[in-house]
Amino acid sequence: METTWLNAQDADFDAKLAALTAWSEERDEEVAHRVRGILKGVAQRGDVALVEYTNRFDRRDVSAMDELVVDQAQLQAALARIPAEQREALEAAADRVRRYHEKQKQDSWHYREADGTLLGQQVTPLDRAGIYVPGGKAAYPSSVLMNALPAKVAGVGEIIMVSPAPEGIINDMVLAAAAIAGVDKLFTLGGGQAVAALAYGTETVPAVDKIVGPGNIYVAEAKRQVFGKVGIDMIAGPSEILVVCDGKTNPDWIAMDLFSQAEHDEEAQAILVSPDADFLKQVAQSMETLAATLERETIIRTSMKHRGALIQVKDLDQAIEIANRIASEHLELSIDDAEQWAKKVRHAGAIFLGRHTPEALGDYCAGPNHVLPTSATARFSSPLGVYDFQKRSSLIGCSPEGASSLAKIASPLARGESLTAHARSAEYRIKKR
Ligand SMILES: NC(=O)c1ccc[n+]([C@@H]2O[C@H](COP(=O)([O-])OP(=O)(O)OC[C@H]3O[C@@H](n4cnc5c(N)ncnc54)[C@H](O)[C@@H]3O)[C@@H](O)[C@H]2O)c1
Ligand SMILES: N[C@H](CO)Cc1c[nH]c[nH+]1
Ligand SMILES: [Zn+2]
Repeated sequence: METTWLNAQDADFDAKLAALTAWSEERDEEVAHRVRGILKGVAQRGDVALVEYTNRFDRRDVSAMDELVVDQAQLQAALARIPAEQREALEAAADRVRRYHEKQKQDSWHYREADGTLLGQQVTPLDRAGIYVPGGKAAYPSSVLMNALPAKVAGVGEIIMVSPAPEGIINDMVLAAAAIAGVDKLFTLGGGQAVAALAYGTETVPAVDKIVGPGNIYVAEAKRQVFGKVGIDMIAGPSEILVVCDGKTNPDWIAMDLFSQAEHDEEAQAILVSPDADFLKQVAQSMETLAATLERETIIRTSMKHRGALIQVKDLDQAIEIANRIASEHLELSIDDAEQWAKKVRHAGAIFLGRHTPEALGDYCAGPNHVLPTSATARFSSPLGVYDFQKRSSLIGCSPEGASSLAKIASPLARGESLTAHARSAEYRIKKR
């Protein structure tokens, strides 16, 4: 299988690795321009523009917005219609994801100072959240759960879901997952127009406070452009996996773990790092044999050719150093003592510990969220979680004594800034002897 072979000992390794993993710098101006036009169209013409763009980009033939609304009865019907095995799997996954996210819930807190002054933080859920579930090239029921359940756990007032239905087809499991997760409203909208509808609101689609969820380049660019009008979770790029293996895992397992991300997208990135040169060759052999057994072979081959790599390193310490540099969305540690090695990982969206933890289990049902920072943004951002749907307000409640003593600190600071009204407002509270 065509892919890039690198050796970390080579003089030009750093430059080659940087070129291979550079994605975030490439912002397509043509896409940005097109998305700007779509956002403006929806902001100015509302539902009419949504119908127009949906017909054009999702190859549909609808004449009014009500044809893009999926009501609760349709969600319940899909839930009743899907095979029992699918329903049970969705429910089991939902239970696990819900249970994991319950742990993330932040509570309000406060403390009182000796003079009676109260200081604290009040945590509140968002009133209304918009979740984008991708649906252009594949359907993602698992992404419905991963986006909606943390919002539900946070106590969000209303969850509005958008997901495209190319040629009018929407997957039953997506609808069933929306029913299980408790989505309040669903519109078959995708791309920049869906993001615009959530950000600005239209006659039919309510404006939300924050938009979360992954999507293609149009979705990512639209989220970037509406940020500020609404909150967003992150700007997600194509899926990534980095596997660090000591050479002792079955090479077929590792080849398939790499493919599990490569099959998402031609632009997805799958990289294997190992100190064992022979093992890298065995995995390459497994990849060649196994690719031919997969429906998405062409996507996998394209992804491995353009963005994949097999990297030989000196030892596992160097492997982890490279993993920290790449800051991958998913990092599999297919090695002995994975828990110990994980302590050295500083940057990764999710860390999969040991040979029996393929990334695919995290995608569907382990419990943690599968919406993760990509393109090295794990250096500064975190998985989607309950905290994305909660916000914090500071609480300050001064007792008369507390106000008097704080005013004595505030007054000279305010006068130092030449803000006399601030100073005098504080000074009114100073107790006269
Ligand atoms: N990070 C995660 O958790 C996660 C989960 C699932 C999927 N993904 C990723 O999300 C992405 C999904 O992409 P997708 O394309 O399948 O679905 P998508 O729903 O993100 O995008 C489809 C929409 O793109 C718009 N579009 C397509 N071509 C256009 C054009 N030429 N001009 C304007 N708009 C256009 C259309 O409106 C269409 O509805 C993939 O990269 C996949 O790997 C990520
Ligand atoms: N691996 C994707 C996130 O990068 C999530 C997903 C959904 N379905 C399968 N996988
Ligand atoms: Zn996946």
